[in-house]
Amino acid sequence: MAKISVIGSSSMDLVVTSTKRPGAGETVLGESFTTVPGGKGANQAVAAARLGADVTMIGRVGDDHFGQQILRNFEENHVRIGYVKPVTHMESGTAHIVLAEGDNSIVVVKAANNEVTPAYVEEALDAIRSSDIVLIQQEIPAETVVYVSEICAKYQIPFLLNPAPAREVEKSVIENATYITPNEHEAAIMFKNMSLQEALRKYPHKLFVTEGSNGVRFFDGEQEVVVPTYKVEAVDTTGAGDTFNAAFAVALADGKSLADSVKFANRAASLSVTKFGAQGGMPTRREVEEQL
Ligand SMILES: Nc1ncnc2c1ncn2[C@@H]1O[C@H](COP(=O)(O)OP(=O)(O)OP(=O)(O)O)[C@@H](O)[C@H]1O
Ligand SMILES: [K+]
Repeated sequence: MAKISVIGSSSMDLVVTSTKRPGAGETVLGESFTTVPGGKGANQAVAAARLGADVTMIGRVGDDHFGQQILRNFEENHVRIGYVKPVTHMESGTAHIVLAEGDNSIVVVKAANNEVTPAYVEEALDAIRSSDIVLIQQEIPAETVVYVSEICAKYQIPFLLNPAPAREVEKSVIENATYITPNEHEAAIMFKNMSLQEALRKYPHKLFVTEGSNGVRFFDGEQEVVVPTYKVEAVDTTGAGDTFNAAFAVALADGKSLADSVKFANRAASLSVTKFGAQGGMPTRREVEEQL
C-alpha cells in the first residue's frame, strides 16, 4: 500500500446560506447553517485515504470542540492522526463561508494551522522519511514548506507541492519539488516573470497546471500537452483541486507512469465535482477504477 504523508492545514468550515450578502454594518437573516471539516491539507489526506493509500496527516488542531470533530473525521476516513496534535489554548482553524447571490465570501482564520512550524514537522521526520511521497499545500507557514522541501531533497523523497492558495514561492522550493500542481491563477503568481509557456518549458514533467473542465497542461520534453479530463454533470466543483492532488500523489506512489497518474487524477477529480461539498464528493478507489 502506498504510504503518503500530507503536511498541511485542517479546519472547520462554517457555512451559512442566505439570499443576500450583508454589507458593512448590516444584518441579514440566513437560511441554513452547517459545519463541515475542511482545510486543503485535511481534504487531500481524506481523498488519498479513500483512494486506498496509507495516509499520515501532519498538522495541528486547536484544543476546542472543532478540533475533536476534525480528529474524528480523520479517523472515520482512516487517516493516521499521531502527528495531528492539539495546540493548547488555541482555536482550530476555521473558514467562515457565506453562500449568497450565487457566489461565496470567505474569511479564513488560520489559528492552529500557524503552528505547523518546521520544528513541529521535524517531530514527524520518521513518518516523512518512510513515505513514498510527501504532499504539501500553502495554508501553513511558508518556512515550513521550505523546510519540508529541503528534507525531501536530502532524503530523496518525491515531493508534490500544490501551491494553493496562491502566494509567491521560494525559488529553492520550486527547484526541490518533484511535482508542482498550480491552477492557472496560482501559476501566474508563482511564475510572474515569465509566461505560462516559458514556465512549462522550464519544468518538463514537473509542472502540471490544472485547468478545470479543460484538464491538465504540462510539457513533455518535446511539446506542451493537455490531458483532457472527463465530461461530467458538474454539481459542485469545491474540492476538485484537492481530489486531483491526492489522486495524483496516490497514483505516483503506486508506481503508475506520469501519463497514467494524470489520467487517474483527472478521473478522480471529475467524479468529485458530481457531488456536493469538498470531502462529500471524493471518490473511493473502486469508484475511480470502475470509471477508467
Ligand atoms: N467541471 C469539471 N469537469 C470535469 N473535471 C473537472 C471539472 N472541474 C475540475 N475538474 C478536474 O479537477 C481538476 C482541478 O480543477 P481546477 O483546475 O479547477 O482546480 P482548482 O482551481 O484548484 O479547484 P478548486 O479550487 O475548485 O478545488 C481539473 O484538472 C480536472 O481534472
Ligand atoms: K464537490
